[in-house]
Amino acid sequence: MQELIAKANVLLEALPWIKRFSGATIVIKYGGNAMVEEHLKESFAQDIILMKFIGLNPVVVHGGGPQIGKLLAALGKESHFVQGMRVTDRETMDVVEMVLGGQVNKEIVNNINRHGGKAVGLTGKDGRLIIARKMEMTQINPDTLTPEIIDIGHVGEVESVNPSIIEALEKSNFIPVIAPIGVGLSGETYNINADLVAGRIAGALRAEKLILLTDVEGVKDRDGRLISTIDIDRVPDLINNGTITGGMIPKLNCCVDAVEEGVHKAHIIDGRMEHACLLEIFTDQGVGTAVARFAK
Ligand SMILES: Nc1ncnc2c1ncn2[C@@H]1O[C@H](COP(=O)(O)OP(=O)(O)O)[C@@H](O)[C@H]1O
Ligand SMILES: CC(=O)N[C@@H](CCC(=O)OP(=O)(O)O)C(=O)O
Repeated sequence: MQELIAKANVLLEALPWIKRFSGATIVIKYGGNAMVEEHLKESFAQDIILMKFIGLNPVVVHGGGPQIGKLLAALGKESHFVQGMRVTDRETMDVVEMVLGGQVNKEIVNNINRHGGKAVGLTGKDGRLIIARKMEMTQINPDTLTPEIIDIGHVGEVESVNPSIIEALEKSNFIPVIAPIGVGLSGETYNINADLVAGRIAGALRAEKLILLTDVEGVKDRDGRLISTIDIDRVPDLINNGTITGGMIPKLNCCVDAVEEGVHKAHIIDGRMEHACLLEIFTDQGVGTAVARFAK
């Protein structure tokens, strides 16, 4: 009996959040471990479907860096990164497009559909969803100690997002699953970091939430303790004082950009935990780190 009441209480705890987020768009960046381990793939697909059935509009943007690296290695090509971006020559671009737009995208679509959802896969080329331009990258020359522009190939940054295709899919109750490939104004193909795409898509859709799944509990302080909330004004300090480093820097910057574009809250949460998305959205305490403009 007590067990049954506890189950009812779980549903009741979710009720205010279900009401609050009914009709809201939630953009989820799906990557890391959650995309590799079989049981986590299942729990992710179930979370997305549950969100859809109770009236939210989930939009999935996925990564696939490790999967790209694996195929490149099988083809005898090494992966090189500059400031977290994959150096992308013509041949690498072909592999990136095949892996992200083909293999990874279709696997996620298939997983969601197998569990009873209606997912549709897109790249930024479909409906000209993501217009991109070549990313300008500068690096300090170790000999002259001056900044110089370096060429990292077909790596893009988002110029603009045309969300009409997503809105059309949402109206027909489809769940969009987006691969981070952009198209230039003359039809060139660009490889874009998936966090950057998720942030800009969330901004363009004025999403209620942007959720970035990663391989740590959230953002940690210098003593390794989880920071549960970060005001966007604090982010530059956390970067400058070395609290946030490596792959967490672009993640937090993209949360800041999304919030500045009108996203209510961005969350960095642990993709290694089953049902992390549901726990973030439908429980009072949430999980991971929330990034927003908090009232002072
Ligand atoms: N302050 C911090 N808190 C948590 N993680 C941090 C922090 N600073 C740097 N990191 C690193 O950022 C990593 C997450 O970024 P990244 O590896 O690019 O993730 P993903 O592959 O999920 O996109 C963490 O695994 C951690 O090593
Ligand atoms: C330019 C650039 O680096 N693009 C990424 C795109 C995939 C990605 O972002 O995947 P994760 O989220 O799994 O890292 C890449 O080629 O790996």
